[in-house]
Amino acid sequence: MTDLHALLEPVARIAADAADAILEIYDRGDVNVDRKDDDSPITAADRAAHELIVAGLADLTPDIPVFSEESGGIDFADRKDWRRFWLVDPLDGTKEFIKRNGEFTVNIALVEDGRPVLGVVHVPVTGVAYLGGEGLGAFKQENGERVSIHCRARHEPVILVASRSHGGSPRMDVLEALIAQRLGTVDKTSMGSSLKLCLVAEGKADLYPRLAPTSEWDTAAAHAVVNAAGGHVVNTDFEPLVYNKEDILNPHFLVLGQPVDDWRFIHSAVAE
Ligand SMILES: Nc1ncnc2c1ncn2[C@@H]1O[C@H](COP(=O)(O)O)[C@@H](OP(=O)(O)O)[C@H]1O
Ligand SMILES: [Mg+2]
Repeated sequence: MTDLHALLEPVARIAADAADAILEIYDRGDVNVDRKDDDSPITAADRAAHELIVAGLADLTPDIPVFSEESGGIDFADRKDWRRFWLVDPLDGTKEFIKRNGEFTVNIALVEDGRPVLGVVHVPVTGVAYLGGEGLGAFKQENGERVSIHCRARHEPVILVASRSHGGSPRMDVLEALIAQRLGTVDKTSMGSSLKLCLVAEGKADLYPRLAPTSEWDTAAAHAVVNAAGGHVVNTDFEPLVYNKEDILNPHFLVLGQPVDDWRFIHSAVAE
């Protein structure tokens, strides 16, 4: 069994080092943007963070493979038998990085048997980090202080969090109306990157419906934090998201701050 407790601090350190490298580039105003094969943006900051994280994890756990968004893709044939691996998004929210609104994150997850069992999400601009793991609990670190975080019990208004840059759709309006009808007032907030999942983990939002594409590395680390905080990340059939699929894209998903059964009533609005 992996000693998750022993890994948490060194992984948090690696994420913080990558965040420092990103900030150095951010503060220089160096946002030369290249385009990847899929036309998504990549900057020197993505690349610098990727290099640091891959080197740090290889040093920490030489036997555990690393799959990063910036690894350039790894064939399913080469990774399908991995029981454990690090799944990394060195800079999630590249669009927010380019827009300079601070809502971007460094994401490192350990996946075991398809489940994210440990995660660190670090926010370079604020220095805040969200950490969590199976059997460890979930924590927010801010100004050198670490506190336990938990999803909140539901109360009015219901707080819905949505992407700042992707995913607005008529279906979201239907979903919102359904929730309002059943549960009362709905407040909406927008946020870039994996921070949306962290808002649910720390009890500042109840639901993050993602009815638009993401990849496994966008969610794995924050998914581990949400689980450790008592929440759930499920597909639109209310089953947990799984990792290391042949198709690295996630299905549409829901991040729930309360028991899965409390949210089944939204099925008709979110089903694909
Ligand atoms: N068409 C698409 N296919 C796959 N992933 C997409 C996508 N459009 C957006 N994303 C993912 O959504 C992430 C940003 O989400 P959000 O808008 O909620 O902040 C991006 O992360 P990166 O910034 O790491 O590329 C990207 O991975
Ligand atoms: Mg991403």
